[in-house]
Amino acid sequence: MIDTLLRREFPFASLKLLASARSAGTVIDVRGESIPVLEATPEAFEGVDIALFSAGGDVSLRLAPEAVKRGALVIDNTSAYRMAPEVPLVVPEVNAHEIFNHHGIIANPNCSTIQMMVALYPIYQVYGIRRIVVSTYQAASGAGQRAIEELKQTAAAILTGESPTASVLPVSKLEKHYPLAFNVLPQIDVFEANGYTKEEMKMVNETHKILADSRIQVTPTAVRVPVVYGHSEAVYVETEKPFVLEDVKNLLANSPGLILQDDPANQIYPQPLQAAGEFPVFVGRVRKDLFVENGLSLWVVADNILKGAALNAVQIAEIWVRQEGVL
Ligand SMILES: O=C(O)CCCc1cccc(C(=O)O)c1C(=O)O
Repeated sequence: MIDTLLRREFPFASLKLLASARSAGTVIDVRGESIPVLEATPEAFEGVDIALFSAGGDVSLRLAPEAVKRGALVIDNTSAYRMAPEVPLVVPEVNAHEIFNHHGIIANPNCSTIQMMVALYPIYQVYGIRRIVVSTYQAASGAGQRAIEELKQTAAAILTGESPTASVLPVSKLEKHYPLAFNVLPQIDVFEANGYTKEEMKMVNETHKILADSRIQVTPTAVRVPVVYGHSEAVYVETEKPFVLEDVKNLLANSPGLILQDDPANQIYPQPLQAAGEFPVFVGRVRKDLFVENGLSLWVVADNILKGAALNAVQIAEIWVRQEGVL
């Protein structure tokens, strides 16, 4: 979040770093200034204009109202408020207008939903979308620093002929753990009664809210893969209207927040290793379905920590600040 604020040259007059009591007292260097990390208490939000939350849903539920009460705009990166009717759920390239309907809190969508919306919104606008079938290939970083370390540790173990031991992935609070190295895990977050995981249901519900269209049929399969940064998605859509493939490629190449990387003859297509650290969403492998008239497949890759979280939140703040006349 701090790195993204600096890369975007966000015009903050001062930066206040808040965390749990356990982290309070550490100092972070920001542009040569040593900024102390303070404990996140209700009083800590006095004088704060924009509060970027990314400390888990419980903290957002407890402290976001306290920040709003003290005059802050809260941009919350957790799922705590995403489906609340009065809270805008915003992907700037899709529904930036919703920012101005906030009542103190604006919610940042789930990383996998964000990148899919950036790629599909242009198609939705021109051709309409009846159905989405998506398989995700999600990086370990989406599950936190301990998951990254476990990926590396299980890879090292296997490469040295030892048996890998896992204690974090796929879900740290559940009892069964499996090595991610040289493996894929078809579970991200806990399972719901309908057999879908919470991560998969986020993609269904958040797509409906962001596009304000609950008619779209969304069938996700969310998978953890042995990648550190960058989520990839194999997306199949059925459009309402017929399309010419070249027109779709030109549309994607000229849409906000997207870069088309689609040149199979030269083996050009998005890859997480190349997308990591970058702001855009990358799309490629755009092809017409071989059997279904209005079927279209595409491959979508983005840095899950940047566009999937920090960048999307900072972009929301930029739009709000611009409207407030500061930018
Ligand atoms: O695992 C991934 O690749 C993405 C999961 C991101 C995430 C992790 C823990 C809690 C929440 C949450 O806020 O519910 C979220 C979220 O939906 O943003």
